[in-house]
Amino acid sequence: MRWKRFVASVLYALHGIRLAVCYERNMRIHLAATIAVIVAATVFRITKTEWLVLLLTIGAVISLEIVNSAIERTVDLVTDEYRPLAKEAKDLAAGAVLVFAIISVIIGITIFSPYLYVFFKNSLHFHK
Ligand SMILES: Nc1ncnc2c1ncn2[C@@H]1O[C@H](COP(=O)(O)OP(=O)(O)OP(=O)(O)O)[C@@H](O)[C@H]1O
Repeated sequence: MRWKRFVASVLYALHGIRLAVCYERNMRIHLAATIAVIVAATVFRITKTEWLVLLLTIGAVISLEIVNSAIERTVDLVTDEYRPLAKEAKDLAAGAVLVFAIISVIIGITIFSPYLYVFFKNSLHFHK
């Protein structure tokens, strides 16, 4: 049945997410950063557009990290010896994650810096 195949593929995908969360150190770093960013966004009451940009960024980083893990496993499946092409494949995949991680830091700074500015300005006034 078609819906049973659909449910099964969703379960396989959820298993993939669980694998990444349980076994990938970088994924846990991304998740910690995600929680911190969501808390900050809630506290600062960022706008709807800012939320959308933030969610898109979080989704892209986490998805890229999962694809990176899939590439690492595929390479390890092909060879456990030192191979220049294996190195290139893994380094390229890691490079893709790094590019978007840097972009996401820039997006985070752009969104939060005005709120942080107002927060620190107000707390300085408060202490005067
Ligand atoms: N079979 C291989 N042949 C050549 N170089 C490899 C091979 N496997 C790994 N490497 C090199 O070692 C680096 C680290 O590989 P590894 O498989 O440990 O992934 P990783 O980057 O540590 O991933 P993570 O940090 O997510 O655990 C790769 O980026 C690559 O440069």
